Amino acid sequence: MATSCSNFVGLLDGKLHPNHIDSAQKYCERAQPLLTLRNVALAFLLYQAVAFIITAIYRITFHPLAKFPGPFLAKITPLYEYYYTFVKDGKMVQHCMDNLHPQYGPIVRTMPNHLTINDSDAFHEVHSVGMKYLKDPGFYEGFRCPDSSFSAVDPYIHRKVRGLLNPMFSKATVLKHEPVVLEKAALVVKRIEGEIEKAGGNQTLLAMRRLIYAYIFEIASDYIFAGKYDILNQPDMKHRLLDGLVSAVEALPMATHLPTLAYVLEKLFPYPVAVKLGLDALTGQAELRQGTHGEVKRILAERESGTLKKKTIQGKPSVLSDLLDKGDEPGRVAREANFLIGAALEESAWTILATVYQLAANKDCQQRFYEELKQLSPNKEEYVSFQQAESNSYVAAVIKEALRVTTSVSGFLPRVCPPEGATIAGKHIPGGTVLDMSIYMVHNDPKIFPNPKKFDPERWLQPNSKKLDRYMVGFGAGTRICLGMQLAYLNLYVGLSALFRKYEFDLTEEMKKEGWLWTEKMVSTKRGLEPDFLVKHRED
Ligand code: HEM
Repeated sequence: MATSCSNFVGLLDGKLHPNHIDSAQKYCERAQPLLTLRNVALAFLLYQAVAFIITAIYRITFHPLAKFPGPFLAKITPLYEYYYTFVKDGKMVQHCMDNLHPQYGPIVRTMPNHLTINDSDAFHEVHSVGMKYLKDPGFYEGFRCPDSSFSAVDPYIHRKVRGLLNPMFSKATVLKHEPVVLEKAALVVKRIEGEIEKAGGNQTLLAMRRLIYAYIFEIASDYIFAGKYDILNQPDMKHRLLDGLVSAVEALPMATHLPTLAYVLEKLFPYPVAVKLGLDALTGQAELRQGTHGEVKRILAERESGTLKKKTIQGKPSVLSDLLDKGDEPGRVAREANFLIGAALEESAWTILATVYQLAANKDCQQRFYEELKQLSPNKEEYVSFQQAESNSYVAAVIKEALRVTTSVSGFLPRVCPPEGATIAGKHIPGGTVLDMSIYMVHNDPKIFPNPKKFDPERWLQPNSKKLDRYMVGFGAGTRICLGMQLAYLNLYVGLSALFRKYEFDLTEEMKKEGWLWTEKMVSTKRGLEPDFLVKHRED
């Protein structure tokens, strides 16, 4: 720059008044280089602002979704949804139900390329059997595992993986596991007895969260990798893999909404740093991965050394060893295990805890539930079997109502409209649009479930109740319906029957005041008070 300035002065030399030369020299001294960091940043911001304005104008004028109603900000930027997801801690679905759909109707533009659809029949159109509406890559690829049953977007990969897994989760296979589930339920009861004894009377205040997570974790880990953790027999019921799973849930919105940022954070804060800084959501994911990879390594090593006990205690192969037997690649098997154990744990544990709350808050239902269980198992010391419980219409109605009211997977499950477009809820939707629909919305549709917030098992026992079954979509629907549904039913029927046959549950005064606070992280997650309940023995 100094050279160019002296050239500039030199060029003018002799043609200008000395004063001009002087001021030109001063100008050159003051002049800043053009390519400073500040200028580059300004230019970048300017570029971003102009690009944003042009994109925003396009989104509200010529974009294929321009004519769909919705809040102005939501039409021009995804920040609108991010606000409810991140700043408001998982309140987008609730916001749509309470405010957007009443104001704009059943189809609302909630992001530039997303429509939220609140129409219970349309749910089945979109979540149907076949390959028409595929999982949205923008959301599911955030899990960074394109070859797992849960997050595979490519329908051919998904079909192949489900083909391998389906037989391992059929009702007949799952039922072989019932003795394990009954054994774990008995351990839960033993711990409750211990707590009541410690309290020195007939009742106690029971912290249930860890107990129920440990119950499900033991069942699922036994089923998936024949893991023997024995957490229910340990004083603190802690295990790294279990704790990792629980914390990893908090990272779901970041992974699904801002996958690049999630990736960058993971790289910026590798495991040891994340542990030091107490970043539970990041350490949780790492611990989950380490844990499942460790299980696959163990199974492979046992296979090589010929020490693999191919069967778990009940003569049932574990899912992972079965997959390896079928020639599945070990790396993929480990990734699959992450999803299987994650999906099995969070949803089942949530459903049991939230159902205990509902039954404790609705004492009439709890009493009838207990009486039915007593009929099935007159001897208090014996456990109600899955088949007994399932064939009792009131017990089955409690489980259905529990799955409806507590809705474990409450967030949006985005699907992509096929390229040719489709007619949904009476409107033509352009191809490529992302369709956000939520099970929570179907379960709380007052046209189908009048007074939807009420926990009312009787609604499933009316002469015309059969038609309601179509709208109990707690496990999703269509081709991507939950793989572990039968295992979940087994856990729920056996677990809840064991608890309510033997004990009466009540809410604490604090819980009565606060109610059941929760939020949505794709899956429902507890907020507010811990799920602690007053528990006392049933007389007989
Ligand atoms: C009460 C318990 C459970 C509930 C409410 C539940 C609910 C759901 C829902 C709604 C979906 C669809 C998600 C989507 O469309 O993105 C799903 C998928 C899935 N669930 Fe479950 N689930 C439960 C238990 C389990 C268990 C015990 C397993 C066992 C391993 C499991 C494994 C899976 C898998 C692998 C998928 C992906 C299926 C696919 O896309 O093909 N779930 N679950």
